[in-house]
Amino acid sequence: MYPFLKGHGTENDFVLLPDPDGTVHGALSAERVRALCDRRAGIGGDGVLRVIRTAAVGEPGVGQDAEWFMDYRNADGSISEMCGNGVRVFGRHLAQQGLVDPATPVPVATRAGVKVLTFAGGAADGEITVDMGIAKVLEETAVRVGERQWSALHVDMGNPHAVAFVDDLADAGPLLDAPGHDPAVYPAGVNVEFVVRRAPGHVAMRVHERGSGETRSCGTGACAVMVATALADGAARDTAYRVDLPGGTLRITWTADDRILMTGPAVVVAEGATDL
Ligand SMILES: N[C@H](CCC[C@H](N)C(=O)O)C(=O)O
Repeated sequence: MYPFLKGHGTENDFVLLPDPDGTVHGALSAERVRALCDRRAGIGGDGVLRVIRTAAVGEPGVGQDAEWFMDYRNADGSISEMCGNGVRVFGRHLAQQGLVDPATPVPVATRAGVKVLTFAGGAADGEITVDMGIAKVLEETAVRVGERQWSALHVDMGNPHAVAFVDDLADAGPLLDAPGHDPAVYPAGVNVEFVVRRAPGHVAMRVHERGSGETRSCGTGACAVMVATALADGAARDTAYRVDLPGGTLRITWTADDRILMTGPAVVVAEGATDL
C-alpha cells in the first residue's frame, strides 16, 4: 500500500501521490495512472499530481530553482507540460503538510517552467494566485465537432489550446470524443475550449481536455480563453476577467508586463492508501 490524497480546483480533480524522493513509484507507469484515475475501479480523477523533489526528478529541462516538482499526468496516462488547476491543489497540499510557507510566494517546478504561487489565506484556506507566465498567441486554426466547424485561436500556455467562440455552449453537444483539429497545427494533440460572452470582462466556457476528455474545469484553458477574449475585445492590460466554468469560477488578469495571473480555489478532500 502507498499513500494518496484527492483534491480539486473548480472540480478539476486529481489524485496526489506523495513521492518526495521518487522511490515509491519509480517511473510512474501510464498504466498505474489510468488505474488511479478510473472513476469506477480506481480512485477517480482527471489526472495525477506526483509530489516529488526536483532533485529526485532527473528529467532534462527541470531546473533546480524550486524545491518541488509537479509531475502531472492526464487520466489516459499521457504527460502534459502544465496543469493550472493542478498546481493550485499541489501548492495547497505542500502548505497543509508544512512543506512550504504560505506566507511567502511558493515556486513550483513544472515541465513548462517554474510557476509561482501566492496564497491569499493560510495553509488550508483562501484562494491561490498562480503566475502562469507568458501566453504564446499563435495562428488562427479550426476545430470540428461532428458536422460543425468553428474557427479557433491557437494559444500556448505551456500546453496547447484551441479557443473557439460559439453562440451557445450547448452547440458543441456532448463532447464525448476529442474535437477534430489540424494535426499539422497540433502534432501532440490539443485542449479545446468553447467560449460564450456573458458581459464585458466576463465569459463562460466548456473544455475538452487532451488526455482527459470533457472536464469541469481547466486552468490553462481558462487562461487561453481569457487571452483570446482580451485580444478580441482590445482590452487594456491589467483588465481582470471572470471565467465561469462548469465546476466554478476563475479570475484571470493579463498584466502590463505580459504575464497571466490566475486566481482560484484549491481543496484537498481526502487521503488514504491504495495498492492500485
Ligand atoms: N489536459 C491538459 C493538462 C491539464 C490541463 C488542465 N487540467 C489545467 O487545469 O490546466 C493537457 O494535456 O495539456
